[in-house]
Amino acid sequence: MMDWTDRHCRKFHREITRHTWLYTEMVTTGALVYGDVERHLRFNEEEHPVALQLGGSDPADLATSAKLGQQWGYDEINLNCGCPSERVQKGAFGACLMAEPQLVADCVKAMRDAVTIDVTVKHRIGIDRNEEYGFVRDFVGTIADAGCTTFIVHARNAILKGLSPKENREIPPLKYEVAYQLKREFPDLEIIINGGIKSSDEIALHLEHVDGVMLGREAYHNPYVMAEYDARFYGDAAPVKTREEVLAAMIPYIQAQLDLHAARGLKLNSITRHMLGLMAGLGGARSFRQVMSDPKRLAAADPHLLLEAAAGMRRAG
Ligand SMILES: Cc1cc2nc3c(=O)[nH]c(=O)nc-3n(C[C@H](O)[C@H](O)[C@H](O)COP(=O)(O)O)c2cc1C
Repeated sequence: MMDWTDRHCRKFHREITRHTWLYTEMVTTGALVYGDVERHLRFNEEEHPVALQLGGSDPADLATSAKLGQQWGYDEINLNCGCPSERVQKGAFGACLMAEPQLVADCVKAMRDAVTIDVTVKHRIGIDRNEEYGFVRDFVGTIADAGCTTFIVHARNAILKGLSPKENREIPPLKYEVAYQLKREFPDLEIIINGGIKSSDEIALHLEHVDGVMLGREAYHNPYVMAEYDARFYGDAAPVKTREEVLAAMIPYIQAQLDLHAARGLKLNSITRHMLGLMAGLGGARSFRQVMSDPKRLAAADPHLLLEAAAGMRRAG
């Protein structure tokens, strides 16, 4: 998720769950072909399994970018066909690509020819007012013919004109049944469902119909929901870290990042901002957030702020 799931956020999430796949923010092919590759692709070894999401619509640029992704060690390349923002539409990629399944198939083929890791596609169930199931079925079918076997289905339409990206995540109705129908129609494909899913019980219900579930906002705002995934969905009963252990594990990481990158402008807040939801739902969560986002404490750039925030929370809670 743009501006959210950067490498610091992913490192933090990995302290909560060992097995859940993590996805980068969308990185455009322009940023990789003409920009600072290291800035966009650098990640922490511990983040695996981690997928690089690309935005673009030129098969050659996507092939170059996918190859870079593989060279940098990503485990999967995902193509964004779901983002409705005006900026992305101007670049003629994101959700508007759903109107051009053959082009997406060409893009997927070019990427698959360039890498040995999986190439997957994230998309909506339709664009604008087109509610016909046949539209998404043909989209998936055409791209599957180009060799893509995994589809992440954000189960609502994207409205390309008139709705902001935020509204496009809230207003078009969710239709999980469409993703289920895709799975029934293409049983050999891996269908991952996304959109509005929060609890582990909801995830378990979806898994009766599809192969996987992707969470966006809930994982960000309430990351400790992921703590039970390893045991419940990946069969790994190893003990999970408590919230305080997660904080303690982040301290040396934050210190090392500050030592390495403070001169280039990395601020404590660039990392801690992703952690504000760790205590969501607990008494004292507000006090935790307050200490964690206190400008004076942040300016001191001391990662022990994390423990101070947790201790303050115990007092408040
Ligand atoms: C701040 C923000 C940024 C997002 N950026 C991306 C992105 O870069 N690529 C993408 O495929 N989806 C992006 N999304 C959409 C989410 O991945 C997800 O599809 C959507 O929020 C619905 O799932 P949810 O209800 O679990 O959040 C973004 C969502 C948010 C809130």
